[in-house]
Amino acid sequence: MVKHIQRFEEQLDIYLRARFTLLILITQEEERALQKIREVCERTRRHCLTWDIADGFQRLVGQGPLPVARDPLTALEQIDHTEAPTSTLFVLKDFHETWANPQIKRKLRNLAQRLKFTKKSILITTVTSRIPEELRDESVIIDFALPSAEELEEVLNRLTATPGVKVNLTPLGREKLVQAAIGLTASQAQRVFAKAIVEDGSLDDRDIDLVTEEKKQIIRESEALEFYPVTETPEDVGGLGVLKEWLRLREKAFTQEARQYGLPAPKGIGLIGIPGTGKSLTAKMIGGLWRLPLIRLDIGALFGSLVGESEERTRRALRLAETIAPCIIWIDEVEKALAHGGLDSGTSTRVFATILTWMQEKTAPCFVVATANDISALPPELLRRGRFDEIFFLDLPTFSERREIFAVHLRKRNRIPEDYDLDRLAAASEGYVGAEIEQAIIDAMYIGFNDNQREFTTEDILLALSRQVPLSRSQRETIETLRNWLREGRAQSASFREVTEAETQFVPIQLDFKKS
Ligand SMILES: Nc1ncnc2c1ncn2[C@@H]1O[C@H](COP(=O)(O)OP(=O)(O)OP(=O)(O)O)[C@@H](O)[C@H]1O
Repeated sequence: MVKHIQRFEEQLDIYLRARFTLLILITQEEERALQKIREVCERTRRHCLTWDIADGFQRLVGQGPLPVARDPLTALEQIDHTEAPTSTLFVLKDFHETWANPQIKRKLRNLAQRLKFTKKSILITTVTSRIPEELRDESVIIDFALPSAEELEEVLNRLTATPGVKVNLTPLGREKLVQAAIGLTASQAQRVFAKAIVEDGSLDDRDIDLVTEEKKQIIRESEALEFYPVTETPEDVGGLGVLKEWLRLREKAFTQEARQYGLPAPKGIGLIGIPGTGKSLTAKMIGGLWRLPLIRLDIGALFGSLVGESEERTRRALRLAETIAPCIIWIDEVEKALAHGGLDSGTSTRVFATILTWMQEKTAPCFVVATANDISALPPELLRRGRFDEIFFLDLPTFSERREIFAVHLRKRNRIPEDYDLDRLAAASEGYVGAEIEQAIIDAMYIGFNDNQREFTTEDILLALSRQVPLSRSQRETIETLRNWLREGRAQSASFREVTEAETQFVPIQLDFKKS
């Protein structure tokens, strides 16, 4: 069982009082964790001994003789045999290095059982959540939360109290600087603050941007997260009128004014649809429209090969992304989480569950955009009302949408759309998605370019279209399944629909014109 905790100190005390004998603490911050453990033990009058492979047993809290053990098995035997009239916590550092050994694993399991009848407990600190399955049942796994704003403020206070450090921060600047550092470990925060001081000899309000930049750098280093430049605007997207209107209505949703008005921050949207209809483009456009940073979560990169590693990466990546809030978190191809090739379905299910839990529990104002192509792989839990504000379906573009998409891509290539016969192009491209329309324009440009670099024409685009087999033809069945799914009313159409006579050769659909 994995517990997210608010106050580590209270949780630790509760577990120890409830006689949990084997606790596993996942943390990158051993020093800070030990400091908290010491505080808890001192306050609750427990003894505490630490052990590591280099120094053997050391005393953290209390008095008395020290057992001697250099190797891990002897250390466990010593814990087993040491008399402990007072409650004693043994903290084993980096024990994950050794628990692959079957003898040690077995001994730990035996001890977890046996210590229940004593006043002794074991806490293992580890940087990874790769925990052997056999130990998962016997232990409580605790995720050591990153420092809170108050703890980061203490880091900042300690640093600014150092003689010789010039500080020129307004109270608001100080608060913002601490906020900007949320998501960093205590030592990362200390490094970033120190760097800000070293750069110009003092710490002032201008350093807030520097801290934010440093944090972005740390996020960039996380394999599964990627910052996207937000250059796309609604003008770069043809059609999808309903979706655009929905987004425009919420353009100011993340502002202070909206909070004061009493509006809740929007949670997110699901974008489901045919490949190439602009789901990714929409995610980028939201960033541009709302002027918020866009972070893409690559589900494929979350999967590690070892038990527990994937969930840990997922949790870490989402928590890190959240610290940039307000922001947009784009979970691309969310179905990949469940259908991760070659992996045991248990891992995929747990990764997916981690994402769902996070979506449910997140309190930071970050807007989730989840995109998916394959509805057959999506579990109903994801689509349950309440998870998203709305789920949009991106269908094959209508006549007027295709017209708009041609205009967008001609304009993008510095051509005047009115120079082309957009009606003919839209009529000829029925069943083509945005990506295919864009491709036809590129192909037409090649035709013109190779013919003495003459300007490409409507005829060239028509020729390029006729040479392409659109997905709606080559994968007719899959696409019809998707469209039927829409008919069942599970999602809202992203477009203002107009069902032309010609279009009815695809599955005719009864559409709901409801706008939010
Ligand atoms: N509605 C649209 N308006 C303008 N361009 C579009 C539109 N739809 C798609 N395109 C063009 O096609 C490209 C690919 O589309 P995009 O990646 O957004 O589709 P997608 O639905 O996310 O596809 P996939 O599911 O395959 O990732 C876009 O970068 C854009 O140039």
